[in-house]
Amino acid sequence: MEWSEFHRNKWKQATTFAWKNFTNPLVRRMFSFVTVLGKAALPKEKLQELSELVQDMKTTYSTAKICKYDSTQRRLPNGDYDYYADFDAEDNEIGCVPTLSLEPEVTQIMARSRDPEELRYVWRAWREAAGKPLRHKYIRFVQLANEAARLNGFEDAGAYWRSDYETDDLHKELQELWDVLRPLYEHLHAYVRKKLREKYGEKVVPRSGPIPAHLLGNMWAQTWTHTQDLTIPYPGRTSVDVTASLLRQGYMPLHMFRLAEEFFTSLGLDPMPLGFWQKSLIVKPTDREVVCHASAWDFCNGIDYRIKQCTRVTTEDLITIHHEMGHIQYDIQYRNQPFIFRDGANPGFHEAVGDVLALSASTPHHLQSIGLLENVDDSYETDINFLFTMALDKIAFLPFGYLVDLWRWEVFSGKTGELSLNRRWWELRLSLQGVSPPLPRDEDDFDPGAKFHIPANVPYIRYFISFIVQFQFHAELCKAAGHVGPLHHCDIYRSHKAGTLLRNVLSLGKSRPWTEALLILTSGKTSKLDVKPILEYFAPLIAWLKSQNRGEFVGWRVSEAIVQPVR
Ligand SMILES: CC(=O)N[C@@H](CC(=O)O)C(=O)NC[C@H](CC1(C(=O)N[C@@H](Cc2ccc(O)cc2)C(=O)O)CCCC1)C(=O)O
Ligand SMILES: [Zn+2]
Repeated sequence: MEWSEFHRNKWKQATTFAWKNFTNPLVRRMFSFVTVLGKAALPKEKLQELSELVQDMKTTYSTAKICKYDSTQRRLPNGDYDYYADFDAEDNEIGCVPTLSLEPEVTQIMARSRDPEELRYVWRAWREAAGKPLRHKYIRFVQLANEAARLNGFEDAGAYWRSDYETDDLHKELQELWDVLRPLYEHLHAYVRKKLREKYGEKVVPRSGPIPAHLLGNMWAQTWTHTQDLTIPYPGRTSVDVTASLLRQGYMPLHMFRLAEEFFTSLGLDPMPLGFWQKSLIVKPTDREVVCHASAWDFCNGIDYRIKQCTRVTTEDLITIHHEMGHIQYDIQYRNQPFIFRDGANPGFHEAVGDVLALSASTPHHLQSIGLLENVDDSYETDINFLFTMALDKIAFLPFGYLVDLWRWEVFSGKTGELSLNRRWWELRLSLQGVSPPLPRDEDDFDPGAKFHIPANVPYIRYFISFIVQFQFHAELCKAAGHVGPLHHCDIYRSHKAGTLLRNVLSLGKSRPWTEALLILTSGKTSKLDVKPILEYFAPLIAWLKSQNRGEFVGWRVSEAIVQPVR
């Protein structure tokens, strides 16, 4: 019998019970989950079509390649970049063989190149190869995803996704959080824009307009850590980029994984099981194409857990290893729960676990204690440098983490129709993130499709929530560890008290609403998402940025964009 047939029969059985009147809260909670069948509620042939569509889009994305940039071919007589040279009428690159993959080649160019023309070319070529081809498939996908959601009693796929958070108005709650955090983002944005303008000039980077998206060191401008050579407040002082140390000390990916594991066990949490080390894939294979986007896998048998990551020996990948291992640790902590409760209290919690430990592991003193940094001084400048690099990751990300699903929820609800998919994407990118495209975009383009989570159909609001809640976790674990002093100096390494508190929350899985898990985490203080800890963590940097930005235009005028997005 088809898995979905089996599922459907079980589902029908469960829905015959008047489970909403059951007195036992746990049993009622179990039924509330098991009666949601998800996409298996679709008729067989539509389920087949939906699965094939997502697989096709993931394959297109994961195998997309672009050509090397060659500056000689793309000039107008006046020397300006010729947007439209070298791409044929279907926007395929001409006169070259596409050989560069997103990881690691294209990611490295976006991180390292300081040539705006090369960056613009690579930014565009990636979207031609990975985004544009998905547009029609995505439109059909939305129809099927909405049909499946309606068969489960939701008005559309966005409502189905938001139901994971068990709250009436998730969007409103998140908007309130963003309204409080937005000024902090605008100050970071203003300072980074000034430093980029000093490097590239006013013709490339506007004084009071949005920042062109190709100059921020990342294909989606979602984290800005790779601009730090241009933006670090006090150059020459201690920087927490330990890539050079890792390479000099002969670190290989396996050592980096062992290092992360040791942080977890130092808290009294579980080591990775034997099978993890035998079955994980931690370096990009040379004999076949794999989906290099890092991922953590729970095989639901209490012993088989794996990470797939095309690991490079860099600081960024060391952080990612902590992130992925955080998923595995959570999977392990709730493995004794009934199957239906083996999930994060909400998806944002699952994304936060690894990042919480990385907040401690990234501190200059921790890196020095494990030999990856030396002569760390306690000067004000080093403190600001450290907070600034953390902000390039954690603060820069907030509007992007918010807008991806704002866009998707509107597409699912029909508020954004299929004739304005790209225009709406750029409206959100301009208004929330203050970034603009390096060349005009139109409705033939499909720029959201050039971001993994859209073709892969992985929800994204979980990351916005994680970046807030991980600082709540950090604050409470630091208190449990007996930390005194500024929150950004805290390192919970080796604290079994912190580890026990974390385990008490993680072992619940999804057996209790996440609001109750927060009450346990905060010893009864709060059951809501709270931006106070992230604001406390970055307080010294906020003061510093405000003093630096005196005289700067803080925020951005969309009208001042170097390139107006829709031609
Ligand atoms: C079977 C399965 O799918 N498992 C899930 C996990 C689970 O549900 O158990 C899973 O492995 N998802 C993959 C995804 C990978 C990454 C990602 O996509 N990150 C976001 C956002 C972000 C950005 C900066 C940052 O510091 C943290 C996050 C992006 O890169 O845009 C890439 C590197 C980091 C995390 C992940 O681990 O979340
Ligand atoms: Zn994750």
